[in-house]
Amino acid sequence: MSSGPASALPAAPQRLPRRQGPAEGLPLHDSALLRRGEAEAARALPPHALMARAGHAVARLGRALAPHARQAWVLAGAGNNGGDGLVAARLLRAAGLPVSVWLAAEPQAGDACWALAQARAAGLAVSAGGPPQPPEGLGPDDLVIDALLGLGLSARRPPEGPVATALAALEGLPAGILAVDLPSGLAADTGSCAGPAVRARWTLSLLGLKPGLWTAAGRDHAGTIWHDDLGVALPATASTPRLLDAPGCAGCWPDRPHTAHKGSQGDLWALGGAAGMSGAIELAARAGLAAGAGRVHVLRLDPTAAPPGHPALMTRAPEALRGEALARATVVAGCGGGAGVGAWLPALIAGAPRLLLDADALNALATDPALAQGLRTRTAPAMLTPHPLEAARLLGCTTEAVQADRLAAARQLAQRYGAMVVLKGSGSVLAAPDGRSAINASGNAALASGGTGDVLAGWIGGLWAQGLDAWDALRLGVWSHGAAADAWQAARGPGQPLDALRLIEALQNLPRG
Ligand SMILES: NC(=O)C1=CN([C@@H]2O[C@H](COP(=O)(O)OP(=O)(O)OC[C@H]3O[C@@H](n4cnc5c(N)ncnc54)[C@H](O)[C@@H]3O)[C@@H](O)[C@H]2O)[C@@H](O)CC1
Ligand SMILES: Nc1ncnc2c1ncn2[C@@H]1O[C@H](COP(=O)(O)OP(=O)(O)O)[C@@H](O)[C@H]1O
Ligand SMILES: [K+]
Repeated sequence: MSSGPASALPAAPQRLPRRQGPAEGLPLHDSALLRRGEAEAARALPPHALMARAGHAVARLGRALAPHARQAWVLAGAGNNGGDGLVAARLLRAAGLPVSVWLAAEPQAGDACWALAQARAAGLAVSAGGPPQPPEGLGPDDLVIDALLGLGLSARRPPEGPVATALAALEGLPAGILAVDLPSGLAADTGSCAGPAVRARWTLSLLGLKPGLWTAAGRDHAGTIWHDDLGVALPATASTPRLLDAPGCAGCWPDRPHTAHKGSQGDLWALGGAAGMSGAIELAARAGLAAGAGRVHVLRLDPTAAPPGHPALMTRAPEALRGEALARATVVAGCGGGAGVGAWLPALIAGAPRLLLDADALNALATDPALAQGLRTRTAPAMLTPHPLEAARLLGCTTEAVQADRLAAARQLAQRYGAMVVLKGSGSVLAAPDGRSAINASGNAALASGGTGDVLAGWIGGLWAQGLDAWDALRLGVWSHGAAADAWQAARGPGQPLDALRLIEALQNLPRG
């Protein structure tokens, strides 16, 4: 027998210790809190210090983003947003960049007066009030700074006067626009625009991040979002909305120990698929399987439909979901459910330990007060995944009202129905009855195709079935659904739609961890 060194056996893979719970995500601050934070910080600092910091931050970022700029054009309003722009203009000029400044009107008070006086004292030519004319030769490498309106945009009042003229002048410029604090015309708290608003290539959010940058029209107007806290720590509580992004979700993926078996990874039951709509529930079921649920059952409301196209899916009659099966089930109900799905909901609301209602189940909920009452009195967690029209039906208002304040609408739904909510669309908003809320940073318009919402419902259900906490399953499901679309877009370039089946593939390809 050989006495040589024993050859090493392949080491058993070591299980990494379970990561700590997920980070909460960056806080998103509303304008009232930002104003309080700003006032408190200003009291503790020398005069004009915050505006000086803001102007420095803008100038530094502008230089970094447009390193080949031969000139900069700064458009400033009469408030403190304009003041930040004036400080940046002075600093960029001092750094050797030719700068032209257009001012909407002379500031009347406060830090902005100081910034204007400093700019003029430094020899900066500031034209006030005339028509905004882009400087001659402004080219694609040059820098435009939008400092017209920030937090001071009066709610629901469209930009008017010289500011509105300047917004028109900013349209179609060849140079990239860096928005100071917010793209002018975008509402900080909601991401809605009452009128025209700047489409920036970059936005530097000052002090805190604003919810409106991430949802509704925010993403289309803000471009790439940067943040400088100006050295001020703003308070955040359990009810401060959070940004839902990769670091916040990394610790949420379900465990899959070596000893896992189909019985340990959860049973998902997908109810829906009325006549002509069997595809919707199959998409949800396939997504649940892709998420890793141990067993996935399809309960189709149309008994005559052809069997599902995926051999791992088990077809059952809706009556099969009762007793012990129901007591263990994670149920996703409503995808393609038609009007008939409502009849099955009382039993599910009463008996399913984990219940997600989507699509026609939400429409049934909106019209049947008894279902709503059942949901409110239920103690086990439930989830609702409405798109804006379904949310409007649930709230008894218009889609426009929902979209005008998506965060408020999601929170109201969570309170009214005692359920966790995802209000879908650009910057999906999550809300829980206990006051937690979040805005999803992932996802893109490739998802604007039929069936991607069915995939979301099944994907969340499949994750939840594996034993995740409800809020974590919701957060991880929404974020990863968007991240898969982002990965798809990164590989193919913008503008390509992503159909629901390929979305499931993209979700399977998404690295977990
Ligand atoms: N004071 C400071 O030290 C700091 C100020 N900051 C900046 O200050 C901004 C907030 O400043 P303000 O409160 O002065 O507000 P803004 O400068 O955002 O807006 C106020 C100005 O806009 C005009 N305006 C409002 N609605 C309009 C409309 N619909 N059409 C046309 N004009 C309209 C007002 O008449 C006023 O002149 C923040 O966004 C941020 O950029 C931050 O940088 C933090 C530090
Ligand atoms: N422009 C967009 N940006 C980000 N996500 C989007 C966008 N458009 C659609 N989505 C996402 O795609 C899904 C569409 O869901 P839904 O409207 O219910 O579609 P369907 O009912 O056809 O399945 C949601 O998750 C939504 O958030
Ligand atoms: K601005």
